[in-house]
Amino acid sequence: MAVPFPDDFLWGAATSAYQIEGAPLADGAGPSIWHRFAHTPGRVAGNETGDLACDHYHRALDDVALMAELGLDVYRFSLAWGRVLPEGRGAVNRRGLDFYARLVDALLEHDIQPMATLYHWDLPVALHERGGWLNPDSPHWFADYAETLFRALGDRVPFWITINEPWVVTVPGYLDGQLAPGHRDLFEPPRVAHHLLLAHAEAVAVYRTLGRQQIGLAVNLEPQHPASPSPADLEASRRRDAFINRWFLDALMFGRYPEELADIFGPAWPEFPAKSLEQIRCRGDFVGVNYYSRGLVRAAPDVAPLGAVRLTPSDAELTTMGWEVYPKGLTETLLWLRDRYANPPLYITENGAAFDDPPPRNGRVEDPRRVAYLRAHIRAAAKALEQGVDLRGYCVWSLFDNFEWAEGYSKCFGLYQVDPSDQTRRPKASARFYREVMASRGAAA
Ligand SMILES: N#[N+]C[C@@H]1[C@@H](O)[C@H](O)[C@@H](O)[C@@H]2O[C@H]12
Repeated sequence: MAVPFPDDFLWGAATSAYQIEGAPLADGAGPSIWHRFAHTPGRVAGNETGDLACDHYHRALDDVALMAELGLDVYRFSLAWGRVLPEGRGAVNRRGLDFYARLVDALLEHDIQPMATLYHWDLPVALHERGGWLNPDSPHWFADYAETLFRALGDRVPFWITINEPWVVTVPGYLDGQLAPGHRDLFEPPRVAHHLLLAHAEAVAVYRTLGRQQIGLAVNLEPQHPASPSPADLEASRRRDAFINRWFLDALMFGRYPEELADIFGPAWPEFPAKSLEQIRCRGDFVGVNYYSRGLVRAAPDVAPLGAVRLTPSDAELTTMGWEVYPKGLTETLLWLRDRYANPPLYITENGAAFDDPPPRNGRVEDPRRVAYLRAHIRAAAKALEQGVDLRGYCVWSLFDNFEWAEGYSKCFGLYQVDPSDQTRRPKASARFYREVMASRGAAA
């Protein structure tokens, strides 16, 4: 492939604490809402939990050596809030903080740049019991936690992501109840979202006084396409675009929410004070883009609150998550960000696919569909770069097969298969492919 990727383009892979670390209560760590949620019968497929996951908490240094052998430029991971602050506030747990310091130092020793996500969904239970993200103090709790990490690791971590996918924290967490904390309430999501945005802005403000590197927000984005040219489907597609793609970014970039949200939430949509909207207005240094697929939208007036449903195309290739393989949507998303928000610096902080991989044969795991998915999406990113998008990096989701939230371990996104019997990491064909892509600075895609 003709290579538009600049030499300083960062190739990486991504994980998150609860999905790979295991040992959620080790060394003084406080429980998170995901520890509680996974241990609540019926919440996770097969009642699986992150108690062991990929045992990364005990294997981190070996895993960093594996990342170096793979050839990563950057490694995106998350910090478990409850490891560092077991009560979510107050006393620091040195052993928890030391785990992350060792991880960061090992990455740097292997010339891998750390990209640290402060919050990847695992709120300390102690804070949830104070109302969690519904509590107006939650932005201050988060900013204090962020400051603790900035002071401890800010000299060594060049990239910070405040919150991973605030939309997923808000909607599956508080509207439809699929993810922790499993609430189902129309009135809670708007307040949770507002507090998450205030939390991001407060953490960025603290970082500006302490740090000199890069800080941003990672958002899940998916282009919305009407299932037909009918006015109803066009309107439903526009509503879903506001609900998923513009809710958080318009607030950050413009200091205002999309007007569709007041229609969608109706009486559940509060009047937000202008002052707090101005506080939220905060571009940050980059936008992290988590892209997986597109939405094909049909109007569904009886489906509250959106009045829209996402269709699964009958003639499309699907991942085991039921998502359409749609690489063109990545180019479309990146160009949309360029045009709507004045070409902000972007990192693709997650892109990948779940497929049912075969067991290893002669120590090798063949995953040709994931190789094809990654190649197509890297090429789609290249198309956006060639059109002037300020894209600076790409992280595969994920380094390892891991705990896929409410799906448990049944959905495998990894470049490496993890043997549950002994935690052996086995590279898949996609790991070998991605190593070539990185070594060739994109040309092998
Ligand atoms: N589902 N799925 C895969 C992946 C999930 O494992 C990540 O934790 C999230 O940030 C985002 O949803 C994407």
